[in-house]
Amino acid sequence: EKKIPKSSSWTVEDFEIGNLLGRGRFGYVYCGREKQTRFVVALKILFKAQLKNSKMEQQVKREIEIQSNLKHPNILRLYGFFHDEQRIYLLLEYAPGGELYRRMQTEKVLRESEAAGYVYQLCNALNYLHTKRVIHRSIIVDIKPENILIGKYGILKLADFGWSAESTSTCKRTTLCGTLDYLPPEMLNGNGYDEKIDLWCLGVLTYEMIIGKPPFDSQTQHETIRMIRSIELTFPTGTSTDLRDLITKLLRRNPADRLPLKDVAQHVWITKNADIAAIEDSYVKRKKTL
Ligand SMILES: Cc1nn(C)cc1-c1nc2c(-c3cnn(Cc4ccccc4)c3)c(Cl)cnc2[nH]1
Repeated sequence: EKKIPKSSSWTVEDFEIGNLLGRGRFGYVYCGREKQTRFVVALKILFKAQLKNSKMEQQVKREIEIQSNLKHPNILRLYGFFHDEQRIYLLLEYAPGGELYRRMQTEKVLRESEAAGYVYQLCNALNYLHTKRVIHRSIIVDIKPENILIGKYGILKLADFGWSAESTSTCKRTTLCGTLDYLPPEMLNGNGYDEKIDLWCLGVLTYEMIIGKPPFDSQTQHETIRMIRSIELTFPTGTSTDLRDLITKLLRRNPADRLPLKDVAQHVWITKNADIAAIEDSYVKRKKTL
């Protein structure tokens, strides 16, 4: 694909609008194609009116500024944006594989090779963000299946819609917007938190991808909160010892005790199950197409 040309004077006329990919509280995401270069994008359309009366403009501006500076194969690119009277249009990278959460819904459980590949790529994305966070000191990314897309060649894309508080995608999971499943203890206790919450969320996601439900899943929010606080962690029989070891080392109450990112990427469950060479190769392949 050719690079999408930089232009601050985009208008919606420059794009052919394809099918609706998803909807959120503040807007919609369509598949779109820039007419000149035929470059395919995901066109996210936010309505100014809705942003206005929910005081989200500032947050959207800040997130656009941060996200347009993030350039990493495992982070969904924001190529640019433009606006008209009523709407803001974000030109986002199109991920042909769709949402990880939907894949988990249809597949119920993922094979260890696929899940380990995603965890390895998330470590790369988070490592990159942690260096960037040093600059922005505020990118708290919430890792959950709703914020992860699957790109070309099966490359994982952290899309972090969190800022647009697209609660609808989380609401897809349960009536009560089951976002509690990914909350770490320190956020429940109102203590301060830092990027080590990502390690907790990585543990919850890894568990859910392989076992098919989050570790502290229960009938009521109250019960989920109790299980998170007491870290009541049980594994179905047949869960590999390597996987139990990794998850137990991530779901630690004290953030300082959680396995650091570089040790996660080198953990035996990852090195034994993820095809790291293929992932590194897909980075190279992707770089060539840019
Ligand atoms: C869905 C879907 N199915 N297939 C085959 C591909 C996709 C796909 N979706 C995307 C999407 C995409 C879509 N919805 N969402 C969630 C959302 C919707 C509205 C506001 C905020 C967040 C993201 C993107 Cl950004 C970028 N690329 C995408 N690709």
